[in-house]
Amino acid sequence: MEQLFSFIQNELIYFVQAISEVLKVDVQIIDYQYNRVAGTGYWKNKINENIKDYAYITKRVFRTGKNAVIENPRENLICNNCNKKEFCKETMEISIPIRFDKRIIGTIECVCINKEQKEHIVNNKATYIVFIEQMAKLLESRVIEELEKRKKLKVLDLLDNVLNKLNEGVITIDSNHNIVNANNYAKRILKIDNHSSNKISIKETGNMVLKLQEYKIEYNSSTFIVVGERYDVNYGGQEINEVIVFTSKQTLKEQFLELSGSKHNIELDKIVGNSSIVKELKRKINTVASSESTVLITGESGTGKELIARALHNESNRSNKPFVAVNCAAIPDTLLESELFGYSKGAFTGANPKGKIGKIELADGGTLFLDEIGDMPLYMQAKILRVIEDKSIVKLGDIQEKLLDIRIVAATNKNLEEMIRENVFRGDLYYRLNVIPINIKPLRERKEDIKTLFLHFLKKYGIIFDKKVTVISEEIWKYLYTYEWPGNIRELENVAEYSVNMLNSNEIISVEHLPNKILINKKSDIEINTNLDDVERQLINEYLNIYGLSVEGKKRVAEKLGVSIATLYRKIKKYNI
Ligand SMILES: Nc1ncnc2c1ncn2[C@@H]1O[C@H](COP(=O)(O)OP(=O)(O)OP(=O)(O)O)[C@@H](O)[C@H]1O
Repeated sequence: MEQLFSFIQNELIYFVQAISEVLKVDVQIIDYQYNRVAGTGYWKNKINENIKDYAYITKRVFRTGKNAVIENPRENLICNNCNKKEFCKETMEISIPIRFDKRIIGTIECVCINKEQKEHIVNNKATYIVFIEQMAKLLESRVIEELEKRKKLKVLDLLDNVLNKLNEGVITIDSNHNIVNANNYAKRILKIDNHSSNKISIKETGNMVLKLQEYKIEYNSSTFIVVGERYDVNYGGQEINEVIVFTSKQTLKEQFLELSGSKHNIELDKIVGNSSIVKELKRKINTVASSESTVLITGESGTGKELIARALHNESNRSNKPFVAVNCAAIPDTLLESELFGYSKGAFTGANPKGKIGKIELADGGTLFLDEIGDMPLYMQAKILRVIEDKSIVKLGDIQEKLLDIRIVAATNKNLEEMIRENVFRGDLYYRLNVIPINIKPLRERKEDIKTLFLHFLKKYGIIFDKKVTVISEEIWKYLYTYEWPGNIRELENVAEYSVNMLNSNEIISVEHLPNKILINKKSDIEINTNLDDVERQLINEYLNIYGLSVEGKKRVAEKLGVSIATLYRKIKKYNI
């Protein structure tokens, strides 16, 4: 049984004092383990003393569950065995059980130590017994109340723990827009600490992302765009007015892509593009997918090297085995070896005592994708070469060799041949990797793919951001075609995502939805002549092509050029446009 009285021990003193005031005798409360948990007068300084050895009256109450009223202590049979009997000065004692949940959890005991006290009690015996019984009931309700409170606190504590483990932010806010509570995720995202202010502003942006509302949160002079749901929880009080549950847009997007399997189940049809280059690429993947030979994929950043590596795996007969990707540039040199090779139990100080399986071993039966291989330190290049040659590994701190069945696909955006000349990449490893070379051309060399890819990404982000893209204004293509796309397909994807974000309800993607860098690029495309008039004419022409010849279009052009509409008309006339 729990120490029920310990929860309310501070209050018990008021109980015993109140009873003592009324009855004019000393009062104590004994718990079911015979500890004195409260007392007045003589017992005031003997709290927490255990009285089991001489608590004969208390024992009887616990045994029978009935009140004990002893008017003749020492002579009463109950006192026969008490070793304090000889020194006992008590003239009367009343012991009343305190119940809880059909059990007796303690007693309230009143003791008279002289004739006057006894007389006073005896004269009012019936009334006082009822009074003490009522006090015992009151104590019972207090214990129940306290236990309920504790139960609720435990549940709240549990909920708090759960909230802190969530991968979503949860913030409760009062009616004055102050944060009342924020879980760990919210604290991390919004950088809330004990010193920052509590004021927060949360406004809907009007955008929807995967059917969730987008919000602009302003907190501590920073702005955050998040996605989530807001609940009104005002039950009349001021303390908590609303709860917002949110996640970052990026996380939500990643979860969506994860769920839709768009990262993992990359098959040939997920490689978008209808240029002859892409068609040839797909043909090659098909041919070499099930070969055991090592593949080296080269191409600028964002051209789709990882996508191709995944497609190679998924089209191969290893597709139901793991595809393990290691980004050699993202792992610090000092950790790369243990990440790749793993280590045995107690291999080095600080290592996980259970040992660790390395990425190479994890890929057993499947494909090991070594991304950014050009960033692998020289000493590791030697070790990887051995893995390719021997098809086996030895864990750090181990001597046992383990044979593995892995296919290695590596990728880089670096010029490895040049690195060999500079002695920063091993020639022997290069030739081992480059058995099947796959080079992916940059987007600017296969502009035919821009349209298909852009439409593909508009559709993808249309679903994510819950926006319908039904029309695409023709004029945007020339901007997309003239841009150089240094970030390749990744950059094109970002532009598509930006455009869908910028889209309002009219469902038409047009030039104004493109990011500035694309528009500026087109502007600089205008051939600069030494004749200023020519430049001006070309610029006006260019903008009129973009915004159209309507009055509205001309207004936009004037706005863009920073001139009045009258000046624009004058110039159109002057240049005979
Ligand atoms: N042909 C394609 N069809 C559809 N999506 C593509 C295509 N090529 C690339 N992508 C997408 O472009 C993005 C970048 O591709 P990926 O990460 O494979 O490029 P990478 O060359 O490995 O880049 P990095 O060198 O920076 O690692 C990914 O989101 C990928 O899905």
